[in-house]
Amino acid sequence: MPAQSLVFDGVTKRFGGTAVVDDVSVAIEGGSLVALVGTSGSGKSTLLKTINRLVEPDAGRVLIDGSDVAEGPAPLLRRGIGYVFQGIGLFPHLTVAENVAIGARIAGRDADVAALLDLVALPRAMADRYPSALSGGQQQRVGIARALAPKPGVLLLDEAFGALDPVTRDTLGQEIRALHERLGLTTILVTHDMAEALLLATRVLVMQAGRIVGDASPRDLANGGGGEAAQSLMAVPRHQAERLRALEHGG
Ligand SMILES: Nc1ncnc2c1ncn2[C@@H]1O[C@H](COP(=O)(O)OP(=O)(O)OP(=O)(O)O)[C@@H](O)[C@H]1O
Repeated sequence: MPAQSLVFDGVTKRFGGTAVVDDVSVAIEGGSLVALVGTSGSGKSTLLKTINRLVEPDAGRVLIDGSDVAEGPAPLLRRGIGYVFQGIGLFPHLTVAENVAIGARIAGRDADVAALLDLVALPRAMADRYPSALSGGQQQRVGIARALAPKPGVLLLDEAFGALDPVTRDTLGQEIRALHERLGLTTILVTHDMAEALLLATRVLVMQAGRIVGDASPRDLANGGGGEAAQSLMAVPRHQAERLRALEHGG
């Protein structure tokens, strides 16, 4: 099955009179790995949640493969959309295997837990452990396995690696990219971290005050493109790279 396209068509969401997402229109090709970046409060999570209807827009539509997500029951929609967020919310009284299979079980189906653990590089022997006996990175892998269990076409990651140490974060990021490619997903990744966006995504959208103010490839961004807001976010990774280079040269 070809990867699913995603369209935001004039999407607006207001909270208390403020447009937190303000008339966003953008088309995302199936198979893209899009990073949504921007300063805190710019509306990234709110926009992301209009895809799986955790947020219902006040105006506009979201289309997956041309179908309006507002049509039909939200639980059915969510079965086709993997969702991973920071502090993944595993059920503490369920084992790893039960956590991974919960979505499928609610839908009246079985999940191939062993295959899913393999997919996210967790030893099968962990299936019977409880979340409290796992590291943060391992818990996040369980969350990813759970999100992938219903074989979604779209994967949403909301600061999914936020609470992890940089090495685990980097490893999981690379693994998500590999899974994205292998499973033919359309993936949207919300992140504060411009370096992460540049290294993982095929396209970077920059949000500011509810609007998309930058839309560029990582290569364009690295070469100074994407507009002013994007370049101000580029300052951090650029500065870090310069300082590392200076260290290498004994500075
Ligand atoms: N349910 C809500 N009720 C009222 N205001 C909300 C609600 N959800 C979000 N907001 C406000 O909307 C704005 C955008 O929030 P959002 O979480 O989308 O931003 P963000 O870019 O993802 O931020 P961060 O990077 O800090 O997570 C913020 O000012 C937030 O306080």
